[in-house]
Amino acid sequence: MPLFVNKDRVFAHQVHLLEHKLRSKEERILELETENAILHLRLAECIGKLHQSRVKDDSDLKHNTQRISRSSLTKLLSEVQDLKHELSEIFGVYVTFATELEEQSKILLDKVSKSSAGEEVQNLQARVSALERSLEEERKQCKVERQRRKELHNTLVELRGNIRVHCRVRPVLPLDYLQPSTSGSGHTPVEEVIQAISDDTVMVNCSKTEMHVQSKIFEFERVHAPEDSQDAVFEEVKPLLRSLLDGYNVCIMAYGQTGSGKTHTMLGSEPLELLSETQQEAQQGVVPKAATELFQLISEKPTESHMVEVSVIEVYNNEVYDLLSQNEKGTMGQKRDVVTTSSGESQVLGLTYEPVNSAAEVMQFLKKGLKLRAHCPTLIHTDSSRSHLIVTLTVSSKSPNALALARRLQRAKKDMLSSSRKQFWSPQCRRANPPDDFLLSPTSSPCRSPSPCLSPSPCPSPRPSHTPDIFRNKLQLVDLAGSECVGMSGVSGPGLWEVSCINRSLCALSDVLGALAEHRPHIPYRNSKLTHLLQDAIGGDAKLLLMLCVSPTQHFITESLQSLGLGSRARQVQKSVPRRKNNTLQV
Ligand SMILES: Nc1ncnc2c1ncn2[C@@H]1O[C@H](COP(=O)(O)OP(=O)(O)OP(=O)(O)O)[C@@H](O)[C@H]1O
Repeated sequence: MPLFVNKDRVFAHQVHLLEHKLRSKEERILELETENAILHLRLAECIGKLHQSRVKDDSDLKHNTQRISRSSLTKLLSEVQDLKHELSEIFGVYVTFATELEEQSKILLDKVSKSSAGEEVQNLQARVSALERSLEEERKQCKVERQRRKELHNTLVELRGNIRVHCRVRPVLPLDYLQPSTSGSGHTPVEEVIQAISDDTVMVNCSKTEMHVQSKIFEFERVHAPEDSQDAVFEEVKPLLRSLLDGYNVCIMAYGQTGSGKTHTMLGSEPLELLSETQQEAQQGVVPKAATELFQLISEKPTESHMVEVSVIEVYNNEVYDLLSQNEKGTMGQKRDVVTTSSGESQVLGLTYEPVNSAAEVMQFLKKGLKLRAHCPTLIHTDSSRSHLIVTLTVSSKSPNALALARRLQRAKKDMLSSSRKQFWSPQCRRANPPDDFLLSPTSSPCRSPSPCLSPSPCPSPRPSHTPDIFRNKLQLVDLAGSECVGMSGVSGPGLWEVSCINRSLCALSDVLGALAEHRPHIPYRNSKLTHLLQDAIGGDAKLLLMLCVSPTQHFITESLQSLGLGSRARQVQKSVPRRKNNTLQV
């Protein structure tokens, strides 16, 4: 029992305590709630205040910004206004200034044109026009003087017995793009290094050679540029044709490296058949043009006063061949010998001389002869000539007295010669028996042929260059074979002998020119058939024109320099002064 009482007491105590605690907690909660309510009130009061202050700040800011912008805008506007104002002021000044300037310049111009200065200007203008006119006249005069200087130079050349040297630079051609390079692979790039810089000067750019000079200049009597036509080249040669009829021996010789344009210059280029007649004429070389000119000049002389014969020779492998001859079996192109006559002239024994009456006939015989000329394709030139070609037009002329005497003799001998006359102009007798009206005195001399002659003619005695009242002058037109370097032309086998003969004969020509230029006592004409054959032309009293042909490209520069050097040496030669053969000729 007491346990229960204690328990109740403890329990009641605890309840009491808990009730106490609860009351104190409830009081605390009440307290806190009151505090919370007060805080809420305060917060609401603060939020209200904050809101009020924010609204106020925003409107203040807005107001301020607007105020600032407005003021700066106003400022800017006023500045713009100021600037506009200044600008309009400046523009006004400018307009006034421009108007004033215009007015002033008008006034000045008026003044100038009316004043003496204007007269001076007019005078000056007149003087300028006068000077221009006189300059034009000076130019014309200069041209005339140049022409005169050229003529005087030619006369001097003639008086001193100089060899005339012309040079023709050929254009760059498709064949230049096919030249194999020295390294052996591919083709050499085409570079033009030789230029005709005036009508008498040629310049070689040597910068890529081992020479110490940058460029070399060569001067000749005439230099033809690549664009010069065949006609232009012939124009410069033409005066020599008149010399021929005036009684001089004339030789025109084309020299140059293989493929440099010698045959093109002397004969013209094939195929001419494809061209019109006028184009063909324009493309013709010196030989056909010279033949045409010769017959034109003869047509201006008394009829039957001149007779022309043509012969065609080639020097191949140092042997002379008569390309118009024919033996009993009909074989064309007989070998011939060259001799020196008692008068010191060189002659080909038994050479065929075909009489011709027109340029067309000359060309017919030439074509016949050319069929036999040696040609061979090489790496440099697909149609390379392997021989020297010499076309000779022999002009025989008579004085009117000789003509009359010949006619009387003709009548007297008529009966005696009636049987043999038929043979006079047969091919076999042509060489030994010229027409009877040309035989006024004994002309034959004993045969001096050093070796048996292969000609079918009865006596291959040398032809006299003239008999009393009959004069023979020769026009020799020479297309030399081209010098070549075997390595470049790619020639092998039998062709090597040809190249060797060509090069040796050209060396012999160079030696002869050198000996003549240095006035050596012995001139080695006999070192080759070519120089022996052309002895009269090179060293004798003939008028000789050397036509140098050169390729313009770097690939052939060594050969071109060699040709130009030979031309320069030839110009130094002072051979005997050209002599007229027919001083007494009156026709
Ligand atoms: N001035 C030129 N204008 C146009 N073509 C040219 C000229 N010169 C040369 N030719 C052409 O160049 C080529 C070689 O010329 P050509 O046959 O005359 O050379 P070449 O010197 O006679 O050679 P080779 O000594 O080997 O016979 C030809 O096809 C020719 O037609």
